[in-house]
Amino acid sequence: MTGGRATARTLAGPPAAADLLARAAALAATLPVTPAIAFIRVGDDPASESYVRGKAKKAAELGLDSRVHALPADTTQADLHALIGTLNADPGVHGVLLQLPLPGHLNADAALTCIDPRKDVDGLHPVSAGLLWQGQPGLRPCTPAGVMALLDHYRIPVAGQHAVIVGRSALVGRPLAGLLLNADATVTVAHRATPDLGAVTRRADLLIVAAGQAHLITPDMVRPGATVIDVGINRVPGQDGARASLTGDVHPDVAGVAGALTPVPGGVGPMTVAQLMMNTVQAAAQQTPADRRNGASGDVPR
Ligand SMILES: Nc1nc2c(c(=O)[nH]1)N[C@@H](CN(C=O)c1ccc(C(=O)N[C@@H](CCC(=O)O)C(=O)O)cc1)CN2
Repeated sequence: MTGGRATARTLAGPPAAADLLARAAALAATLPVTPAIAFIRVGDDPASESYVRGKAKKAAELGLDSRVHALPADTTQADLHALIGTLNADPGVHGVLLQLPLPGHLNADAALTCIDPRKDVDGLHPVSAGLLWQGQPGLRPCTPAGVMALLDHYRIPVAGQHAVIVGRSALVGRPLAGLLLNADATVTVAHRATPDLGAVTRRADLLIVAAGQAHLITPDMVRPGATVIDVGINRVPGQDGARASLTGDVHPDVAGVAGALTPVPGGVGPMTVAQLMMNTVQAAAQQTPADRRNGASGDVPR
């Protein structure tokens, strides 16, 4: 209970991620090849190091092959493009992932555009974005697709619901709008510069927050009973020597108003990694001739 009021149902990420990973493993078992992903990380950002380590560990647990290419912070744009070109040409690599953010002197959009769209397991290539917005099958960005898988796991209805997204990034907000539209939701995209943000968020049946601002969403901004998905991961420095902790974009007191709420950590984060595994297996399936797949279509989602 929070403040004596009812507490929202917790939509925990790990059980939904386990479900998605089991489906990825089942699809991988139909393939004559071991799906392989190449990670590219530039510089020494500790969070990026930790995320890539976590993704490579999950790939190994699932029996996928992975390689990490850790490039120095002063890598040039040309060197980065050359590595991507080498991985594009390697038939033993099914997925190429460029960990973000890149050091400031590098152009991430230009580098992402160099990735072969068939190997774009992060779903961030303009071709993948175009397919999503045309409602055509394709590889989808991992966090938004992971949110959809989480909603599906917990049988949260999407069709006919008013979904409000707070955040308009290419990584989360924009592709999530496309996925929700394709799933027949009515979608509003707001952001931190939206005037009277609370008036918009209070209209949501489904409120998804990816704004990158700790505790932006307070209880008064949520319609009672709404489902709230918190995509924010904000590091809060520890006080009096305590370790830093993670907190979301949604204030914890929202649990007293919402019908269902994802925790941070332990909500959407694990879905991002699980979806990447599924995307890698789907990319490998798509790169395998149909007559060599053991019954699976290898279809990527709409
Ligand atoms: N190329 C990409 N770069 C980045 C992406 C991405 O999807 N593709 N997303 C984020 C970081 N990210 C994956 O890369 C990521 C973030 C968080 C988690 C996660 O599992 N978080 C845990 C907490 C982990 C912790 O203790 O630090 C949780 O929320 O429970 C996984 C992946 C930016 N860059």
